[in-house]
Amino acid sequence: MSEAIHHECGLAMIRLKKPLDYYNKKYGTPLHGLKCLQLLMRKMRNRGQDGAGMATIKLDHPPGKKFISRKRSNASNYLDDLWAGVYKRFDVLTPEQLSDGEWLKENLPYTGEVMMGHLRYGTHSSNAIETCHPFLRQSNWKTRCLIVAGNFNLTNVNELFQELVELGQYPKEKSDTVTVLEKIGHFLDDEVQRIHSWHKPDGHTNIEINDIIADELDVQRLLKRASKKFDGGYVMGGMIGHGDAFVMRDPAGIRPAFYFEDDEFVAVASERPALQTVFDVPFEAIKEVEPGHALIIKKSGQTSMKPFTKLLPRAACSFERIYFSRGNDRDIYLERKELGRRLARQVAKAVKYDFDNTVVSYIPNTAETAFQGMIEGLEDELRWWRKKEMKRRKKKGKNGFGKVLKTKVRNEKIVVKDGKTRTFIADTSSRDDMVSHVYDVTYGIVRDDIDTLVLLDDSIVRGTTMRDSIIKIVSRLRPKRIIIVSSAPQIRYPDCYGIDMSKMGEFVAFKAMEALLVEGGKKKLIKQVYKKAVAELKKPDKKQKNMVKQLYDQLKYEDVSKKIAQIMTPKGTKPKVDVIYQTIEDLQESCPNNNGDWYFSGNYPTPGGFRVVNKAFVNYMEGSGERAY
Ligand SMILES: O=P(O)(O)OC[C@H]1O[C@H](OP(=O)(O)OP(=O)(O)O)[C@H](O)[C@@H]1O
Ligand SMILES: NC(=O)CC[C@H](N)C(=O)O
Repeated sequence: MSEAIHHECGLAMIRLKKPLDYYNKKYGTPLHGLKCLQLLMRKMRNRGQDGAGMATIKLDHPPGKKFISRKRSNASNYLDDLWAGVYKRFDVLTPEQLSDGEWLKENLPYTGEVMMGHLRYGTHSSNAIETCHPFLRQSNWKTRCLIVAGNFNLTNVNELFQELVELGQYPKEKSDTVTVLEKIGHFLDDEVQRIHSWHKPDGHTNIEINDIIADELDVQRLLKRASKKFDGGYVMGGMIGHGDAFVMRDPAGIRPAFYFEDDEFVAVASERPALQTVFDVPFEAIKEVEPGHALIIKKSGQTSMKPFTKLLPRAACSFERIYFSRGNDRDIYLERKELGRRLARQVAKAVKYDFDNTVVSYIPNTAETAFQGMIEGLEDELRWWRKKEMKRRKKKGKNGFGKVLKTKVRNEKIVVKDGKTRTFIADTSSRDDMVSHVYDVTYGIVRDDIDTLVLLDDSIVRGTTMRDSIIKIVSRLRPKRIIIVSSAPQIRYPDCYGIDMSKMGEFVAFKAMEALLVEGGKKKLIKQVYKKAVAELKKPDKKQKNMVKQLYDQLKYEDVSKKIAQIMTPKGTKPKVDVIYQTIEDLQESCPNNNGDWYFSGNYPTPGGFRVVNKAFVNYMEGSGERAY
């Protein structure tokens, strides 16, 4: 592999509505809020392997004292390292000091009422400590200080960066987060200045005006102005020096964000169960930050959900449901099960209902829930088959009912994963090695040259996991046949809204499509489509269409699956390998509320996506290793 595929970030924000001493009385420590933030981040550990960071703001802190504290870590044990750093200065305190909220706020960092945490999978820029969020824009004016962290990917960072330069700014780096920070920061300065100029003639002192600005700052207006040109998937969290905070979500709802509020906390997180566990609140108490809206928390503690941009048709990322998020969200759990259940009939048909000689299993970890659903679906298929088989036997005057009734779905744990890391996001150099050693098998269950082994995985992207690891090691069990089942449809097109999968030639589905067209004598067509894509790129984003679709349209879905099976089968593999994919229709039925499926369907939710797919194809055809956006 030449390029690492990156994916999701996790965002958490907490606003304490009471003074720190309140939490001491009720929960036994004034640091309760901080502990909740730590726990929220731990619960969303799946969303970032590159690093983590947190920041806090103290409300109404006197001048001359630090009111913003930030800590970041990109150590290999970044979460432990981060929090060890945060708590370092608390370890030496007396029990009396540790239970005095007022004293802690006055004397120690990280004891603010507004706080934000972030887990990073980098999609842009390097994996350095400097690229870990939150990012800080400091000023001597409280109301102009800005802290930003996000789960986001924009398709037009270059354009946004250029705009900053044209405004006369000299951003110190070209990272996407700095670009967003500076963009919001620019309008924050402007809004603050506007309120200042408005009130100054009334004879207020500058100190008085500070409070007026804090009061009157219109965060909705600020975000409206700052985000006008954003094209992408984003959930951005922001904290402003005096204590206002916001979490804004893209207009198609691509990236997820949830929140809850009571009289003690306002808390936001990328995943719902993290909030449920940390604050012990039921499913119903948690709401989504609405697409195209910002949850705005004013310094006063007052919250509102305000639109900041024109809505787009909802296209919440379906990959969140299939793979990214932890599966302990009630809805995601049920959706994953449904994805598995819907594959059962295809599997039963592929093994010709020969349950006696079929072992079914899954690739840990994410596919486990879909596997539960597939088993339930197979149990239904088995019941149907039993009825039919009994009828058939009766009709022919045959016996053997006992055997039919005894037939079971042979559900076994065949593949084990050593270690908990997610290999999908590891960087390229370490991934190949990781993938080939991370899995092992259970010996002695699959009968040599008799059993068909069915293995469910959540997704096949590059096919590396299958080719370099799974198929090789399960072949040692000597199954007669291997059937790989994917709970996600074929991944055909690049993503640019969360995961950074922009190199088209790396998708095993793309490789299969290209091979089939070449074999079918349609090489010319590929060249023609390349020319069309080049022409398309000259149009504005809004006018572009996905040219690559025409290539896939030449082929049947099942034929692409067959070719993928061939590509993923290492040379010399004895058992026959087949692949069964989820259909897009079944995906949509399973996850009705998360209908963003551009990587499968090529239907992008924002104009920038169409440019990215055309550019990714052109890059591939020209042998360029350049990013597609
Ligand atoms: O086709 P590929 O490009 O190789 O990628 C797909 C694989 O990567 C993921 O595993 P990962 O180890 O990240 O996570 P998991 O333990 O959560 O399943 C996913 O579950 C697939 O197994
Ligand atoms: N996965 C993400 O959301 C990454 C956020 C941001 N694009 C970064 O690279 O840091």
